[in-house]
Amino acid sequence: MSITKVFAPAKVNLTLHVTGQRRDGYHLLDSLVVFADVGDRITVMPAEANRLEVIGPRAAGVPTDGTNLVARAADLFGVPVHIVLSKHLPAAAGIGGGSSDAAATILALSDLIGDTRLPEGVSELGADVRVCLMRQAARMRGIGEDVAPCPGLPPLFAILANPGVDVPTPEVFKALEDKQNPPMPKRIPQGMKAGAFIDWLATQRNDLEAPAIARSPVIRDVLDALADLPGARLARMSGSGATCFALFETEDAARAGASALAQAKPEWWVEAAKLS
Ligand SMILES: C[C@@](CO)(OP(=O)(O)O)[C@H](O)COP(=O)(O)OP(=O)(O)OC[C@H]1O[C@@H](n2ccc(N)nc2=O)[C@H](O)[C@@H]1O
Ligand SMILES: Nc1ncnc2c1ncn2[C@@H]1O[C@H](COP(=O)(O)OP(=O)(O)O)[C@@H](O)[C@H]1O
Repeated sequence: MSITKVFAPAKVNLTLHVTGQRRDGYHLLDSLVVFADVGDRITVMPAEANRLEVIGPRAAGVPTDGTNLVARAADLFGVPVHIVLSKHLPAAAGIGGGSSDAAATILALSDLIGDTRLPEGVSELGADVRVCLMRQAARMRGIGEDVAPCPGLPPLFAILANPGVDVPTPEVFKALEDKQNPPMPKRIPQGMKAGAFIDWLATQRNDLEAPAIARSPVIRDVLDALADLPGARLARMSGSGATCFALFETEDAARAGASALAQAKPEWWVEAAKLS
């Protein structure tokens, strides 16, 4: 066994339609999910006993004990490992940091032990872990367990912005008044250029945006600031927030907007990213 390094990309919900609620309280979703070229990094090494180190610019406040999703994912394999988690994504931010870290850990351990079969218990790590294991554009339905690749989308240039407020996912779902909303159309358009695809995305929704803004009004400020940037074609929240994204037709426009926003709001986390 040797050292394995895996990138854990930010997950972005380009759309998030809440279409119902199960008896156990979990919500039914219809979401178009893509992944960014910004994310956390996981390094896994064989060890005598389990050890987890959390480092990096966004490590503060992230659990370092057995509750970290990285530790919980590693536990599914029953093999002692030393894991270094380098946090670059804000936590509790609607971009699946913990879920993507868990998925990356599963991929790293599968590689280390040379067995690509998924261990039992993956779904219990969180609703988003399945889609994060795919690491490519996907349509996610059910409560997150029904994931299908969604090929043919154009690469999108984006800014991700987070104002630094933690938004606990259960609170936002609870605050959603109408749980029965229309799904996306049966077919998601394929083969479109970025501009036309963004126009289509604008006709879709994130149903959690309103309840998240009601709880944390600063999210409205983030959406307004993103929408005001030159060349921004669409501003929307990801997941249950508070991270929001703006989409641009060119990489240059996204990069210029990210620099301007980072300068105007130094207390926010702001990153230019390519989504695919
Ligand atoms: C909303 C989404 C959209 O992608 O993203 P995030 O905002 O977390 O990034 C996900 O569905 C979140 O996935 P994840 O964060 O893994 O959720 P879990 O840990 O399984 O669940 C946290 C809590 O969210 C609520 N929950 C989650 C998923 C779902 N389909 N219905 C729910 O009602 C439940 O209250 C649950 O107890
Ligand atoms: N590896 C991890 N990275 C970030 N948060 C984690 C991790 N493991 C467990 N957590 C806990 O999970 C909670 C949700 O974090 P995260 O998965 O980043 O948010 P979200 O579900 O909004 O995308 C955090 O408040 C944190 O306490």
